[in-house]
Amino acid sequence: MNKDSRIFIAGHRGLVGSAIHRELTRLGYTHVLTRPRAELDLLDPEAVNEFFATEKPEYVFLAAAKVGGILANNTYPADFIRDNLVLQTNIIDASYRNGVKRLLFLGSSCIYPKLAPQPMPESSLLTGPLEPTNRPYALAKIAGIEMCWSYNRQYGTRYLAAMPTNLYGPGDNYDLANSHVLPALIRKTADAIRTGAPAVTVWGSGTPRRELLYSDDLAQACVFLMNLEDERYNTLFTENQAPLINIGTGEDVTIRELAETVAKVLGFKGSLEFDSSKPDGTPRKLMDVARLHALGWHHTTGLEEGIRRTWEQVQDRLPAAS
Ligand SMILES: NC(=O)C1=CN([C@@H]2O[C@H](COP(=O)(O)OP(=O)(O)OC[C@H]3O[C@@H](n4cnc5c(N)ncnc54)[C@H](OP(=O)(O)O)[C@@H]3O)[C@@H](O)[C@H]2O)C=CC1
Ligand SMILES: C[C@H]1O[C@H](OP(=O)(O)OP(=O)(O)OC[C@H]2O[C@@H](n3cnc4c(=O)[nH]c(N)nc43)[C@H](O)[C@@H]2O)[C@@H](O)[C@@H](O)C1=O
Repeated sequence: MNKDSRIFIAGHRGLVGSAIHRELTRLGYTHVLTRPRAELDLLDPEAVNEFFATEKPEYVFLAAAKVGGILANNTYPADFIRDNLVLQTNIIDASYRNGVKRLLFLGSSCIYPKLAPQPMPESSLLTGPLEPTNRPYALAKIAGIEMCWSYNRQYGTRYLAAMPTNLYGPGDNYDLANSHVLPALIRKTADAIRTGAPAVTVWGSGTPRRELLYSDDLAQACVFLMNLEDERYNTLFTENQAPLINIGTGEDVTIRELAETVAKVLGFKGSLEFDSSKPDGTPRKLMDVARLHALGWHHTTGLEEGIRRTWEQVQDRLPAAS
């Protein structure tokens, strides 16, 4: 990308999109295109086509999606499969029709089978059954990967699908019912401190393992991939392999360890309780990040440091404890 390239961030108000926006601004990109949902509903194919035809973006970060934690996915499966299929189809197709040079489609580590080998290489895609709590969302994401691959094969595009591990950061969703585990634990722990509650309730058994990446690190990886020179970028597109790359740290922790780390950073001295009525989900989903490392990108923010930075930025903005 040149500093004056026309770059569209779909989903620029979200956790990932806002981090990509910050990173592009920090690096001095001057022509970043954004539209709030009220002005451009990405579920509307005609509106999306018109936007692309008018603005002619050259590069697209597809960071808009229907996103949520384990309970949201399990409660609203129809919304998750429908909205994601429609939204990503609209953007990928409009990108092709309007000559977008590079598109980065963001998927998720939940595309891999529930019992994939650990760490999970890109080649484990479609090698086994998916985790039921997020199967509709995962299938929409798998369809997005296949769509990038199909357009590349049929139309000669070079659209890449990046699969981030679980993410967190300051622009996250802190709603207790619909959020992912880390923002939920930060809010619950903050609430316990404010109200003097003796314990924080953690969903499930605490034994599942998760790998967590700070949103600013992910944004750096996305911009790094978008900016790869042709010679290295083209190595990601071979006839027999989906155009897929994992983004993560290569390190994971148990949910119990995660809750303990949040307690340490926030200074909570009470105990943890485990609510076995809530689902555990996938037992483990550690990314194999060898492909990304071979290209030269590594994460820089450790888990404790990332939680500390997140906490510093959100502590005054969390809703009052109920
Ligand atoms: N968060 C995580 O842990 C992970 C996320 N990912 C992937 O990263 C990507 C971004 O996720 P994340 O930033 O966390 O999600 P967020 O929910 O924080 O952001 C999603 C963005 O998409 C926008 N959006 C959704 N639907 C529409 C629509 N119909 N029209 C216009 N805009 C819309 C939202 O707009 P609005 O602000 O108006 O709601 C929001 O800005 C997704 O593809 C997700 O699958 C992958 C792995 C883990
Ligand atoms: C990114 C990824 O995110 C989702 O998958 P997930 O990793 O299973 O989601 P999660 O972050 O919500 O939970 C991780 C683990 O943590 C436990 N857990 C404890 N206490 C809380 C808690 O308070 N809230 C939540 N949400 N989880 C909790 C929870 O029970 C589970 O064992 C997918 O839907 C899919 O959309 C996807 O791609």
